[in-house]
Amino acid sequence: MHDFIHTTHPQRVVFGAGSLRHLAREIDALGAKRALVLCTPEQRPQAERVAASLGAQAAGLFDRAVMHVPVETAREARELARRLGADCAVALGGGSTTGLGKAIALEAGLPIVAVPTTYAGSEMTPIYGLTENGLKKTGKDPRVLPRTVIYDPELSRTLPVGLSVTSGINAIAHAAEGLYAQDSNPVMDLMAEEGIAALARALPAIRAQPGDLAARSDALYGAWLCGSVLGAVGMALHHKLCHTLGGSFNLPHAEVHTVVLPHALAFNAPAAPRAMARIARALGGVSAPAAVYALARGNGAPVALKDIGMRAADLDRAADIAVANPYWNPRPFGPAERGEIRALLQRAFDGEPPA
Ligand SMILES: NC(=O)C1=CN([C@@H]2O[C@H](COP(=O)(O)OP(=O)(O)OC[C@H]3O[C@@H](n4cnc5c(N)ncnc54)[C@H](O)[C@@H]3O)[C@@H](O)[C@H]2O)C=CC1
Ligand SMILES: O=C(O)/C=C\C(=O)CC(=O)O
Repeated sequence: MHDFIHTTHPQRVVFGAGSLRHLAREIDALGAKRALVLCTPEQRPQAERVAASLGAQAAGLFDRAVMHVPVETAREARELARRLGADCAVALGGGSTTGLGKAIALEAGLPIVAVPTTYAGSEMTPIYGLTENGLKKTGKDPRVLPRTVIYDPELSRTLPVGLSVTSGINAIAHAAEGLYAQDSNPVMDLMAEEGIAALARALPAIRAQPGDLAARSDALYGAWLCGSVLGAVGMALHHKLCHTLGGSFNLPHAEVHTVVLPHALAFNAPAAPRAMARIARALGGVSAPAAVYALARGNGAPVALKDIGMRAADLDRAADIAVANPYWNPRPFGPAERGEIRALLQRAFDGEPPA
């Protein structure tokens, strides 16, 4: 019997190869006149082309987006937007750049047009993250939700294969946890399963041919679906572990999601059999944890925390942090389960198949 509450976010999504050409029209549609274009240092050339294409609609460019949005960077970008008289921000890039746009929106109220170039999904969520004095805080606020999202698969063709695979599995993680979320609902479940299936098809095709536009389009479509799930329902053990490892030990975001997901699913499998069956079906496998592990391994992604910068000496502290303030999870984890969480982290550290 169905029994749920679903809130739809007010957002406009423009999807299609070449859809970046609609950027000026979309800025106009927001009633904005001057956009500050945001990017990482690495994506500056791409962002310069975008700013040039906007002509007088571009107020300027800020190219210092970095992972986890340091408050100082957010402050500088906000100040530049004010000085330049910008009345909207265009975030061209992955979750780091979208996150910077969100930090500007949170304080200055500038509407964001997000142009995602990875599969992280931040553009579809009202979730923001900010780092101050080495401590990352996350929160939810409807003001940070990008007003318009332009998904142009042409732009993701330059995303290196390694990051394409791990970022795609970051997206799969949102959908997988969405399927066993406490506040899940039938529509989000459909989107989650479809999103996982699209990414499972696309990632091997991208690995074989990084410039394959149809595969890039499929992956971005999957990212949109999985990001929508992340924005609508609560996340659980897997995201808690990744926030701990990324936030406190500075491990790279997409890689950490890729390594941890099979193990978090194995921990939750006994408590969420229906979700596991849907994840496995979407991945074309029999067991959800094993199918995620095979997807990562088979496409050259890391499967061990020790290979992405984790130190063995920090595993105990990571387990302590993860269980101290747990998220809701279908199989509860807290101080009483500390030993099992520590064992899970050890397997992930060593790169063993999920238990
Ligand atoms: N608030 C939310 O809902 C979410 C937030 N995030 C946050 O996003 C951050 C991670 O975002 P990611 O997208 O994984 O990485 P990212 O945005 O840091 O990008 C990783 C690297 O790839 C480069 N890159 C991105 N797209 C490219 C392309 N098409 N071609 C060539 N290079 C490209 C970037 O310039 C950067 O150097 C984390 O801080 C995470 O916490 C992630 C998911 C959801
Ligand atoms: O872990 C994720 O992929 C999802 C959410 C976040 O990263 C939130 C944030 O820390 O910005």
